[in-house]
Amino acid sequence: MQTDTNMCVLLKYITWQNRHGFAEECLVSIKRKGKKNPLLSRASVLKMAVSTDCHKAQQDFPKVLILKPISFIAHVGEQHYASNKFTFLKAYDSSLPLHQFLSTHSPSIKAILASVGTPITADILQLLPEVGVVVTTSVGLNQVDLPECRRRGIKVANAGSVFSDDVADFAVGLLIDVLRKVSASDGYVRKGLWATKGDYPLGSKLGGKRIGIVGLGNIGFAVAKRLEAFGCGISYNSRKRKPHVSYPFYESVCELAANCDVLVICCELTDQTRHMINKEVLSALGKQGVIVNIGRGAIINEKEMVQCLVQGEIAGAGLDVFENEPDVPVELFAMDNVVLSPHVAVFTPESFLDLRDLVMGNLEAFFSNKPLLSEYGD
Ligand SMILES: O=CC(=O)O
Repeated sequence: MQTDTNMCVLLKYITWQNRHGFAEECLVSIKRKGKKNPLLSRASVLKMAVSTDCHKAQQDFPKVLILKPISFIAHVGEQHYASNKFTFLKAYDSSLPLHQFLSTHSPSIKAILASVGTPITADILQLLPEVGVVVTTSVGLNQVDLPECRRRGIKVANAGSVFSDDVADFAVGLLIDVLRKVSASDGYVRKGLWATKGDYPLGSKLGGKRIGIVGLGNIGFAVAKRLEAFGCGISYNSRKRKPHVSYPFYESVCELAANCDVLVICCELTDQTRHMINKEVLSALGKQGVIVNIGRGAIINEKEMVQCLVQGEIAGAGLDVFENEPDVPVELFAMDNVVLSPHVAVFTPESFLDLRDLVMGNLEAFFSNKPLLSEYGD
């Protein structure tokens, strides 16, 4: 009885679909699913048919290429990434070799959505002549060949300021942890050492510390505001002096280090900033100095930093990013004056929701010929 009703609904739907030219796919899909469960409800038959219909219509949308899985999409739920202007095309779901996959789909690929671990190289862009925009889920753009995008007239949009507050909170958290030995003393208590060895060595006060911000963009500024509220003195180094900022500016990062107790690395990774924090800068920071990095690992010469930590030439480090992630220099594991985290400073479920709105907003804007919401400009 139920099956008869289903068939009746199905036939009506298929007759209607015939006029729209999608009948064949509906029939195949519904037959397949109906066989598995002959007692399908009317609602689910209709839902199936409609989704088949939508699927066909979506096949005609321009494509946004995703090369590698993007974790935050899974976090928020794929259902929140639907648009009537474009559809996503996942290279990693295909069994074709990447090169072949891209050549097959290149005429319909108009945009790329990339995350922090997805290099968008000149070789990839060369295979995709129709691409007009690269939207990234990261603030940093070191994974994107920006000169090549510029040369090809491809627009680039990043995560703008959606992460600034969260990453600034995390930077302050790392600094407090290093100075006050939060993680280290937690380990001490958990291992039962409090009872056997007595009190744990005291940490150092945050208030009054001289903080050097390297890179005073959105994130650097959010870190500075927070640390000012803790009673710290702020100065900074940036590509250029910021005209409306009253914090002391140092043109040389070495000079900044020599005049600070703490360096917080908030700048982008570029050819100019790669290994900018080297032995010379760390020595200028000095034996009581602490470094916090929430930018990119390669801004610091990691080998030289590890050496300085081993030899006691700086006092400690709070590190969310590393040169060869997810590899972390093993020497750091044994140091209780170093706090480590796995490149998570920007992520909270709340920031993922803001990021979804921004990503979808940027793509919708591109496909509507409107200005991007967070276009990257040099
Ligand atoms: O590191 C994360 C980002 O750049 O967004």
